[in-house]
Amino acid sequence: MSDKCTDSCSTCSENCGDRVEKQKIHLENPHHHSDIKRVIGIVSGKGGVGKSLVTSMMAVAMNRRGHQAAILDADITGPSIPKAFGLSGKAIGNAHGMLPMKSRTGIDIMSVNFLLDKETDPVIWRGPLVANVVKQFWTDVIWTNIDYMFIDMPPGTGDVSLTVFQNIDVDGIIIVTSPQELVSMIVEKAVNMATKMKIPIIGLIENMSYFRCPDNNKTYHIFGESHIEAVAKKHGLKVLGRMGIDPEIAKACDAGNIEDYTNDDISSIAESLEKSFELKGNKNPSIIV
Ligand SMILES: Nc1ncnc2c1ncn2[C@@H]1O[C@H](COP(=O)(O)OP(=O)(O)OP(=O)(O)O)[C@@H](O)[C@H]1O
Repeated sequence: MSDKCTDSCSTCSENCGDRVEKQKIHLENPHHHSDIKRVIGIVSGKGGVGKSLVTSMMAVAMNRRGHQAAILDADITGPSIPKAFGLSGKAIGNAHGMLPMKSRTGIDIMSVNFLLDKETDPVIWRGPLVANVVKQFWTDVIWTNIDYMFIDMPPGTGDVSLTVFQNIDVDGIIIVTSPQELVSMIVEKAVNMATKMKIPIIGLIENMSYFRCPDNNKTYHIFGESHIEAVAKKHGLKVLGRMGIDPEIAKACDAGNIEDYTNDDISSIAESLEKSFELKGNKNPSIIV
């Protein structure tokens, strides 16, 4: 809870994890045949901290828990989600709109890779065009009966992030960090952005937090000791969980088998996320972190 809590979310401008009422801005409607209950943006301060991996694993974990999960891949210039799920080829549509691809276990996924002639084609587009494609993934794609949609945001706070937060009804964001980052500054930037965009922060996930050596079962903090708890406390945020470095993850992603991978870290993060939402009908669930 924020130090400045007034116990009245409707008049408070803070975006702490205890916000129970969303602050509304102008939003685009999703496709009229879509039904999306919760939308979660996965953000990071910089590239390479494992944001796409966390997005994929969260979707897999929520799907395993019996929720229909979806991924909107807004990381247009560096889309790695299709590869992790072993998906390629072109997205198809029907008379009403475009359809997401189904993964092996039934996760709905839309990515720019499904629109390119070859998945190795580079996306050399200016910011506004990229942002528009992301907007169309929301307005023109038919997302059916989605319980949890995860948006893999591009790193940082550029055009695309702005478009997502201005146009899509995001229920909250999860910030992915790694120990070697300037965590305090990165989290502060993300908190400031979320405050400006009036979007609640569900919590923080620290990726690459530790490495457990399979030879001696000892834990090593390869990127240094974690400061995530102190940073979270400073901003009144919740730490949803930590994920260790596991070479099996990279192997599973490279082989397109992310759906076969699981570990205790991600299961407990998924449980935490599930508890963070109190379902109040289809839209506007309260976040009760
Ligand atoms: N906990 C982990 N253990 C092992 N490998 C990991 C872990 N987290 C991420 N990786 C690997 O690190 C690489 C970068 O991860 P990922 O693509 O998810 O980062 P990202 O933050 O989304 O990057 P970008 O924002 O540039 O797209 C990938 O090869 C991924 O498999």
